[in-house]
Amino acid sequence: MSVRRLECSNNAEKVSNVVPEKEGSKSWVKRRKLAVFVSGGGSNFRSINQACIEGSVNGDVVVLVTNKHACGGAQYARDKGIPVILFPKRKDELNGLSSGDLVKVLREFEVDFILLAGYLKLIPPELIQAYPRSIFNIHPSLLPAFGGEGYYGMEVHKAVIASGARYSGATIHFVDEHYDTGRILAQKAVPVLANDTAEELAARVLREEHKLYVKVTAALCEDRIVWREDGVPLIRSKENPEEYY
Ligand SMILES: Nc1nc2c(c(=O)[nH]1)N[C@@H](CN(C=O)c1ccc(C(=O)N[C@@H](CCC(=O)O)C(=O)O)cc1)CN2
Ligand SMILES: NCC(=O)N[C@@H]1O[C@H](COP(=O)([O-])[O-])[C@@H](O)[C@H]1O
Repeated sequence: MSVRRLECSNNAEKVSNVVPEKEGSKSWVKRRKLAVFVSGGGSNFRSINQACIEGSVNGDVVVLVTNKHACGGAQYARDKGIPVILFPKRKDELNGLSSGDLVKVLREFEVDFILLAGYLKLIPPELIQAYPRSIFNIHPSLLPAFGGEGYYGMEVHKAVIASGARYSGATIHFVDEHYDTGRILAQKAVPVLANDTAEELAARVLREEHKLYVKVTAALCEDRIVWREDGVPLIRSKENPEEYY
């Protein structure tokens, strides 16, 4: 089955933020700009930001979006000097952006990709249309199992254990108009042990989430996402460009 490259919505070259691929290299590699959306502690956000700083991801987190201005992820962003935006706007709050204003601000930040990482509100169609095939989410189960409305955080792990499933894991998928129904891009399976508590399973899955999201974000920023002819997105291996996963 043949594959073709993903045509990103934001792949226009911008000279201002390119860096040489290696010393003396003639080819330039544009550093991608990332927006991360969180609602809680933000450990996935922190691991992605750390990978950007260390160079394993060819990108930078340029803005943090949250619906909880005091959450741990927002506090970490402030400590690192990353701008924090409140979305969505709640009726009883003065600040906070509308969907249209959020799109404008993300364009001003020249955001290439949007990464949801523990963000618990529904992304509106306006934002999805503005960033086609450029919004991603990480979910703490092997979708399509244990996904959809009501399946977030510990609720997911409790349901997995109650079901008797022997495996769970992490899924990264494209975001569409509904919760957890977008095209699956990457997964990592994790065993469920006979005497697991939901907290123990959550911790085991979260460790794999951190690794998986960094790996996928690195692929995004190196333009290594391709589409199989049946519409399934794949990641081209960095080590062996003839291999996909
Ligand atoms: N348009 C989309 N928006 C979001 C998606 C998505 O796939 N498409 N993913 C979610 C993240 N998510 C699972 O990965 C998820 C988050 C929240 C819920 C949920 O049931 N939320 C509750 C409200 C929870 C709260 O406010 O505390 C609800 O809507 O009643 C399910 C799945 C992020 N957005
Ligand atoms: N359905 C969405 C959902 O449940 N997302 C989950 O919230 C946690 C956020 O942790 P973090 O804030 O430490 O990254 C993660 O486990 C993520 O998969």
